[in-house]
Amino acid sequence: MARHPSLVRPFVAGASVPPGISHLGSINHIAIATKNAVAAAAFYRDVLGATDISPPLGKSAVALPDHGVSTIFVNLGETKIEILEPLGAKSPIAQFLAKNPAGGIHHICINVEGELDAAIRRVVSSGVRVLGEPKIGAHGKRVVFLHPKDCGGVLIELEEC
Ligand SMILES: CC[C@@H](C(=O)O)C(=O)SCCNC(=O)CCNC(=O)[C@H](O)C(C)(C)COP(=O)(O)OP(=O)(O)OC[C@H]1O[C@@H](n2cnc3c(N)ncnc32)[C@H](O)[C@@H]1OP(=O)(O)O
Ligand SMILES: [Co+2]
Repeated sequence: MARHPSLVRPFVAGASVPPGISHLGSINHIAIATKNAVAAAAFYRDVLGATDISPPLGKSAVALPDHGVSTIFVNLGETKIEILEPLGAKSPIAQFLAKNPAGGIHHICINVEGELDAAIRRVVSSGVRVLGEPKIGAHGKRVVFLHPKDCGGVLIELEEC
């Protein structure tokens, strides 16, 4: 399948490139992978001054077995930081943490305003690999992941608004 030109040669400012996903919305969350979600959330509250943490510190991270992770959200107005801790033997973040034992930024999630399936068809037609079928994500909405090797080294999650 033909790859989008921006995937096979460097982006040149001003050059004519086909448009991206036209109905892409705002950033939904930036996800951080860590071995200890509660400790990471405490850092955002105690050191950086975050006030809206869900679930609040003192409660456990929310287990999402379908995704192989547990989550705590640091809510920052319209956007969120999603703190991810591995859950289960086959967690998709296990390998990332093996390579980055101190943790790090794992993915960005962008809202799709409109049909997720249309967005999927569009990125697939550009040669981007979609990682599995859409699933219900942490906010009860459909989400899907795009391969980081096809997205400039960034793991991208799309969330249907
Ligand atoms: C909480 C629910 C939901 C939500 O609603 O918000 C979530 O966010 S769930 C979050 C966790 N789920 C996922 O990440 C699902 C999608 N991920 C995957 O399918 C895999 O993790 C992966 C992206 C295909 C990576 O596979 P993996 O087996 O873990 O690692 P590899 O070593 O095979 O990776 C291949 C290649 O890609 C590079 N890589 C891996 N992860 C990332 C990343 N997060 N960001 C950038 N690059 C990444 C990795 O370094 C390898 O590159 P090379 O070493 O050059 O081969
Ligand atoms: Co996410």
